[in-house]
Amino acid sequence: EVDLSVVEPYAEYLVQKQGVKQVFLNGTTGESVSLSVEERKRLAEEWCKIGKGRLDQVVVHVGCPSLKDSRELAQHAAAAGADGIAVISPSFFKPSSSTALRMFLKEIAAAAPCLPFYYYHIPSMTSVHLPARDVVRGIEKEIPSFRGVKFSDQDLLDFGQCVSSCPSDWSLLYGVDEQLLGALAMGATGAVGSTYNYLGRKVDHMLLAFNKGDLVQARAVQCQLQEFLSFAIGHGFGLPMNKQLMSEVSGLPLGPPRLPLLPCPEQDVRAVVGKLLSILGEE
Ligand SMILES: CC(=O)N[C@H](C=O)[C@@H](O)[C@H](O)[C@H](O)CO
Ligand SMILES: CC(=O)C(=O)O
Repeated sequence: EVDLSVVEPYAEYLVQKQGVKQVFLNGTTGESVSLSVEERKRLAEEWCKIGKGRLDQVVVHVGCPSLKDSRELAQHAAAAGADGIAVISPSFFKPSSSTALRMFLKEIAAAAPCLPFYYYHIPSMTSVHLPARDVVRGIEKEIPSFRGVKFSDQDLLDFGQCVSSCPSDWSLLYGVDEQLLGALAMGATGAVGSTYNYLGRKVDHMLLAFNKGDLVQARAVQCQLQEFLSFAIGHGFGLPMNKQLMSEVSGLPLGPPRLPLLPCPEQDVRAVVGKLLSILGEE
């Protein structure tokens, strides 16, 4: 069951311990597609309420297989005071073309026309492999509130073409934590990722170094992250393990994932926690 009582201490932890003041809610890590519409609304309300004066931005993912549910969540996010909304492609009945996907996105954006709207591209989860560049090129003419892409894919050719064709006020948020530095070089304006729940501080050092033009330092941090993630992937890293690491580092009980996901075996989690702590100790 969703436990709303941990939202406030978790938000405090993100701000105080990780330097994270922008939250992407009800996405992959938040198990959105396993939650009911009602649960997603309660979470959005709680985070928007808790975020006031504490967080800079709460962006709520509102994508659902049902267009009607998505529109309802978009409207609700606007009323709850969210700073933006994002949508992934539906994945059981898949859009047959980028035009079909744009039509779907447009209907949702129209339910909350005042909120900045982001397309959340994550083909490894949706199995919708339409190039993001085809989805977003010129989309601002159809969706006036369109403001960017959360790009969770390794294809830097596709990412680069989103960057080079987009209006200057878009956010290009990269979402493959193990290769963020490559995307920064290609023009990413920010990052959203599951590991920033416990590596936020660390990655801030990389962003700082990159912004100063210190590529040697930035690469050193990215390589540490790669070492950690490649170890974790070897031990079954995925949403359940990520959640276990989030609980471990924050000290807050975030609970198990919802079925059909299962928690990772304790011995794998212990090994990965050990690796994580050793990397965090190498400041
Ligand atoms: C598939 C997936 O969950 N992607 C996340 C963001 O979207 C990433 O943050 C990854 O979890 C991370 O890069 C580790 O592979
Ligand atoms: C990590 C991420 O991008 C998500 O939870 O959606």
